[in-house]
Amino acid sequence: MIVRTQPAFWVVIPAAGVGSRMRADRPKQYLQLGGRSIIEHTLDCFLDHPALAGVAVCIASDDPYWPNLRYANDGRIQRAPGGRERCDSVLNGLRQLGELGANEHDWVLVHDAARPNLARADLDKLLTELADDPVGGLLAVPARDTLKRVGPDGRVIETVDRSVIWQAFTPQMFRLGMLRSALEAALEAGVLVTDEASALEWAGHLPKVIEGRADNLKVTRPEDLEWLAQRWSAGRSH
Ligand SMILES: Nc1ccn([C@@H]2O[C@H](COP(=O)(O)OP(=O)(O)OP(=O)(O)O)[C@@H](O)[C@H]2O)c(=O)n1
Ligand SMILES: C[C@](O)(CO)[C@H](O)COP(=O)(O)O
Repeated sequence: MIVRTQPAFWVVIPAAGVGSRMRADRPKQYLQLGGRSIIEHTLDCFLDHPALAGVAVCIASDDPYWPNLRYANDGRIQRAPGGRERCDSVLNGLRQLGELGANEHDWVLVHDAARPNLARADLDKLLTELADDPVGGLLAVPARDTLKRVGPDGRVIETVDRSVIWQAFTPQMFRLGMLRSALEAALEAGVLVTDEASALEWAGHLPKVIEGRADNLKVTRPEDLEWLAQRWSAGRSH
């Protein structure tokens, strides 16, 4: 059996959002889930991985919560400044990794702080399947529902062919230099990318999708946290 080794990797955790769609009393990454904050669960998805080189967490300058977490003093984690948009935060995180000794050819995984339910099997699948890829890629899930294109009047325009539609998740895994250059070029051109793969696509690359679990959900609205809390109350599934 061929055992494919996993490459050493760095992680950037964008965690500088305000969570407006959550309508909570604090940014959603600091809401409690099973007695700890969402961001702590998310960091736990990576911190015990043997191939982890280090983590940059992108934190808003006025964030009063991060300094009170025990991870704020963890030597494996460096704080990076949050930016106006998620892509700005990610770019700051990439630059911070450079401070930690990461080099242009190293793999970087960008993962939303708001995705605490990443399965170790999915993380290992991403690392293994993209280890020798010339571009990199992302965890994604094929569309499972019928999809409609809808007009401004709320009326269906058409049903979209879902056989070629995937939902992009995170982590998204790219070489540090390639990702930073692509993000800088896209932002310079005024292209507001909502994920890392979009920047690589804009630069003319073709990222690869790696199918992952659909429950690697991004906590975005109140019902997302309700669902996860209910799921985890019976003990975390993976
Ligand atoms: N300027 C920003 C905006 C978002 N994020 C992070 O990017 C991830 C995904 O973004 P999203 O789900 O949109 O989070 P928010 O922007 O906080 O949510 P909302 O759009 O509802 O305000 C989150 O972990 C968020 O903290 C970030 O680091 N910097
Ligand atoms: C990166 C992402 O989670 C992939 O689906 C998504 O694009 C984040 O978008 P958001 O609007 O910042 O939540």
